[in-house]
Amino acid sequence: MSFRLQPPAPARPNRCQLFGPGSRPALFEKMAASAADVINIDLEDSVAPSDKESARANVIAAISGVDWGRKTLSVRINGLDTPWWYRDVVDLLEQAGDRLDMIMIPKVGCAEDLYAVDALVTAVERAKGRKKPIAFEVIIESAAGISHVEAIAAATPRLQAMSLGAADFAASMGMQTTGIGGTQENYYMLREGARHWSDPWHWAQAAIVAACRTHGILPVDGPFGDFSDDEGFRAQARRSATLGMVGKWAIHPKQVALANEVFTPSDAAVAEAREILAAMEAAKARGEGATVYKGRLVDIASIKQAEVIVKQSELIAG
Ligand SMILES: CCC(=O)SCCNC(=O)CCNC(=O)[C@H](O)C(C)(C)COP(=O)(O)OP(=O)(O)OC[C@H]1O[C@@H](n2cnc3c(N)ncnc32)[C@H](O)[C@@H]1OP(=O)(O)O
Ligand SMILES: O=CC(=O)O
Ligand SMILES: [Mg+2]
Repeated sequence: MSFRLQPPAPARPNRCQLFGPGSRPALFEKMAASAADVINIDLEDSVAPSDKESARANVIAAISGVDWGRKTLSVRINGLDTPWWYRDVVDLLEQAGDRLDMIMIPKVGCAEDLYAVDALVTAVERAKGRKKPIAFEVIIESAAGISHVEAIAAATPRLQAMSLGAADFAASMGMQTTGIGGTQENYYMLREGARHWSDPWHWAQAAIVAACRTHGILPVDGPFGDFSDDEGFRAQARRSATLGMVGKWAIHPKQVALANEVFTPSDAAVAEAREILAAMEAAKARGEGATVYKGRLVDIASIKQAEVIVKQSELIAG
């Protein structure tokens, strides 16, 4: 056990991040009216190259022109391998109001990518006298990104959240699939003639969660492409929540309720966590570090596990 305490992640709800293209301004009011905790307006891959400039203008107007309520408002800029990203940053910070909370940086491959964006953001913030520092979130969606995930998580104090981007990740890794997240038909084990599907996203998710928890960042599961498959979304989201992720993207409004459902601890889970805390209080009063709750061992580590669930529910209740 390190003597350093694990830093807490930002204390804000992040159960669902709803995406919409910056080139479809008709969606902005609908996104604002949704039940998502975070709004991501996109300037990157959902916007055609011919629409990049107009989408940027739409987004700048909408940041102050739309009532986003108490949502965290984020804009996904273009990647550092494009000619658009620096203008995204400069125009957003110079022209959009203080309502913008975060920028999302896609396809981050190394810590230096964030150093570069941080340097530019810091210069514009100083030049313009912006009072509220812009936070960062990143997408891990390449072989380089997952290889350098720990250094990326440590790269800048602006970093608040890190998502797994299953689509670009699959492409970068050369995975044989066009599916975005979820079960992959050919990723199975065979035992006595029966197929047992495994989870090809698991290792990348676990690496992201570990890097995030080490550095006090929110780990988030990215897109699930088949928005007609509610049960597939739920299954993917439940696996992510079990691994320690705090939320998931919605690429269609019907996925918002599903993400909120999975990433809000149920009343039964919260009640059980509180009972475990009470059982451990009673054990402590008896001078015991371990006791029995419903026929199973609970000890001092169980207090921390139960507190994760109680704290999540308190955060969401506001
Ligand atoms: C995969 C890798 C990634 O990078 S994912 C992140 C980038 N992608 C995106 O941002 C795409 C986000 N989603 C979309 O653009 C659209 O939802 C897509 C998937 C194209 C579907 O749009 P559309 O055909 O209009 O859907 P629909 O007819 O089923 O819509 C039903 C009602 O919901 C609305 N809607 C649609 N999308 C959004 C959205 N993102 N946010 C808020 N509202 C949305 C539609 O306007 C429609 O509303 P209404 O019922 O007519 O009032
Ligand atoms: O940007 C997201 C992805 O899945 O790619
Ligand atoms: Mg992507």
